[in-house]
Amino acid sequence: MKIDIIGGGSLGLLFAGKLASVGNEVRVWCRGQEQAVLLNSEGILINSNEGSSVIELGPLAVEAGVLEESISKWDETPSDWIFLMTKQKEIEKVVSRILTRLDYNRLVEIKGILCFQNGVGHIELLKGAIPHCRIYSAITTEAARKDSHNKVFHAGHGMTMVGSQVHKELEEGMNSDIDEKALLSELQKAGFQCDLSKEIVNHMYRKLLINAVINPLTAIWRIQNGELLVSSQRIDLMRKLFDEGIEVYNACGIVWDIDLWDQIMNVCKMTSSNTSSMYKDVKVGHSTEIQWINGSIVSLAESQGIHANYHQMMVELIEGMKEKEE
Ligand SMILES: NC(=O)C1=CN([C@@H]2O[C@H](COP(=O)(O)OP(=O)(O)OC[C@H]3O[C@@H](n4cnc5c(N)ncnc54)[C@H](OP(=O)(O)O)[C@@H]3O)[C@@H](O)[C@H]2O)C=CC1
Ligand SMILES: CC(C)(CO)C(=O)C(=O)O
Repeated sequence: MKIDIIGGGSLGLLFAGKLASVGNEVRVWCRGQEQAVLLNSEGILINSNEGSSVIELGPLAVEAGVLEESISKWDETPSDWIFLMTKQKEIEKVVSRILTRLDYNRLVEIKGILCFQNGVGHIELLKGAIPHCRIYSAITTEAARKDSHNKVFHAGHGMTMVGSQVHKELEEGMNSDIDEKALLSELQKAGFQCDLSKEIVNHMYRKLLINAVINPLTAIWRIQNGELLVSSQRIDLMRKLFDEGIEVYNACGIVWDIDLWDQIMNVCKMTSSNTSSMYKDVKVGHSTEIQWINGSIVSLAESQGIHANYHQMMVELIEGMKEKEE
């Protein structure tokens, strides 16, 4: 299977390396030339901990290039699947500068574009810009950390749910079951636990609230996920964010699991020694995905004429941590 991965970051390198290790033809499209050269010459190395020993997988051969130079190459040799693996902030640029400039007839013919982003907003953007393409969400709890241009640490095994996000009318004309199952089989061969879901939107909102409760607080208090549970003050604020989120979901008619609060507590326990992605971004001075996480809950609330003051406060506190305006 031919797979294009846009964004050679933590998740991009992990999926690229693992999928290449089971015989897929993987191309990684990077931002910088330096990373592309290194990936072409040295491949990808994946480290993970199994008990007390460190397992090293690789070097895993992939083809790599600079995204801005990908258009003519892609039009000559399109892939079966495109995995979109940049952060939310880059999606608009990737869509306007790359995806909308690829040969559209070929793009609608490919099996699909898989979006791995946390938060919401990107799917609507893609649907608007490339309306006839098969767009999928991949909601994953895999944990990866990029250590260098070609080294990635697989910090935790998780589950990846894949589901179609195309408009209902389009879906009827698309016979995509075989393609989806083939992709799932490659992901499973590569060692990823995954499944197809007809309710991917519910998974998306489930993960959204998990991230909206955990991520900003870990970044503001500069703590690991498990440390959220050490005091009743911390849990009380998490609960306020949760309850307000649920109020918004109810107002919008968004379906949520009755045990979602327990799931959030469990994520903190299962990932207790993890640094959340938002805390990681804050630590290294990168911009965060707060606008697409808590900011989305604020926008959903506004769409119903209600307020999500706690989530708004999280947005303001995290945005205020930036040392300079972008
Ligand atoms: N990491 C994880 O464990 C998980 C991540 N996610 C989600 O997956 C998404 C990606 O996260 P993650 O992999 O951690 O992020 P990273 O920041 O590690 O990776 C993003 C990559 O995209 C690259 N990139 C940015 N702009 C461009 C561009 N214009 N052209 C080509 N490449 C570009 C970056 O390049 P450069 O290095 O040059 O900046 C970087 O390598 C996020 O939305 C995150 O929420 C979801 C679950 C788990
Ligand atoms: C689930 C959680 C909070 C795990 O760290 C995550 O997805 C993130 O850090 O973005």
